[in-house]
Amino acid sequence: MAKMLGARWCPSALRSPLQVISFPACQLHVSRRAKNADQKEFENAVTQLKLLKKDPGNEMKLKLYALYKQANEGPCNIPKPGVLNLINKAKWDAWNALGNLPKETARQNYVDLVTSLSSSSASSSQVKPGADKEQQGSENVVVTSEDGITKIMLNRPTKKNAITTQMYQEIILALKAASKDDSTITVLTGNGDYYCSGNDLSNFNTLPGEIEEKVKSGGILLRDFVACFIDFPKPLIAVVNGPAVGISVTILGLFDAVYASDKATFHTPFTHLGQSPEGCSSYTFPKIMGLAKAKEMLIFGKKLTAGEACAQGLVTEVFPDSTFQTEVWTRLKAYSKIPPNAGRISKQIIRNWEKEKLHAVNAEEVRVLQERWQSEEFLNAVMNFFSKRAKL
Ligand SMILES: CCCCCCCCCCC/C=C/C(=O)SCCNC(=O)CCNC(=O)[C@H](O)C(C)(C)COP(=O)(O)OP(=O)(O)OC[C@H]1O[C@@H](n2cnc3c(N)ncnc32)[C@H](O)[C@@H]1OP(=O)(O)O
Repeated sequence: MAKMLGARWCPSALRSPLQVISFPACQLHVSRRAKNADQKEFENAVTQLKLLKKDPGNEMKLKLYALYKQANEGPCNIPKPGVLNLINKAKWDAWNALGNLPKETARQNYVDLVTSLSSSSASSSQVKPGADKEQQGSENVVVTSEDGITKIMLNRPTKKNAITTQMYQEIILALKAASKDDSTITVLTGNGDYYCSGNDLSNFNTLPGEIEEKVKSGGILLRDFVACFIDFPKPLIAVVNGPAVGISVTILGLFDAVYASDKATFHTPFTHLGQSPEGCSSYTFPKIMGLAKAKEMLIFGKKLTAGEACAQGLVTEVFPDSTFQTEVWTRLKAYSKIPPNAGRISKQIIRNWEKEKLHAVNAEEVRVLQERWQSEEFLNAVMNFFSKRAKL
């Protein structure tokens, strides 16, 4: 976790670009405690924060940043950053939201918050008895492997399994490991009510550097992520347990089977986000569902039900949600009994006819997206998404 935070994370580090993954409303409940924390307690809290084992998340980081500034400098006293300066604008919003909160109250709230974070971090660091020894991956990408099936599960349900830059890297690693392990098939699924809500729209801020560097590294990350699905050597199956958005939909054209709950929907809102198709969908979707239907999804953002997606060939089979997990996993356990080499070789002979083409499509889609990420349309769409939520 320290790696994700770079240097030890502490409020003073917030004066350097804060790696913010979300732009939450910073509604604070002013502490009702009569006593106000003295300076010593406040300084101890700052020290305590540096020792946190678990990253408190960006919503909490913004709150702590705002309280730290209010406690030291009082009401927000700096000019509002420009609309494209997303990170510093989020920090300014958080501090400014505190209004005229007295310094002493801000100091007490800060101490209370750090105390609660430290106690929850201490409890969560204990090894939970009976933790599944099979699990690898990370908190947000849980990998388990048994009965000839390697399951990669997106596990960020509070954010509808939106994929962070770190999760892209973890999925790449999980696929690389699965390609070499002793499983016969690999499954990608989601935990919670969503399969995946696509790219985390605040990823643009977690990538380091100025806009040119973000665009470059984002393009490399996307290209490598999609390439993993193009090159994956074993039968790859999507178990779509709920709504799927964006990149989690477009890469489905690279899977060998897609099983969906009838609760699932399939949405690719690229143009609404000022973006363009990725995941090789500009090539696979017309092949799978015909030009007209592909354009309805990729240009006009038409959301498909599971039944429509099945009728259009994107989904292999739809199951009633009530029996979805039981039926699908019974099926997958049967599939995992096929002779592994025959399964792998059969998958590859089908994929190899188009592999070169798919890599060329991936490269061109990334090139176009890198231009889109520098457009006003994209930046405004991302700002709109988060400012709508900030008012909630
Ligand atoms: C850009 C350069 C980065 C480079 C990184 C490399 C890879 C780049 C790949 C680029 C190509 C990919 C394109 C896409 O995937 S485009 C599609 C992106 N996804 C979306 O537009 C969906 C956005 N989310 C929503 O519309 C709604 O959240 C949704 C309909 C999914 C659910 O709505 P609902 O009202 O049920 O729930 P909430 O909106 O309240 O969501 C709950 C919390 O989850 C957060 N959330 C959900 N989705 C995302 C997301 N995609 N990104 C970030 N956060 C997301 C939401 O904000 C809520 O959080 P809070 O409770 O904190 O407000």
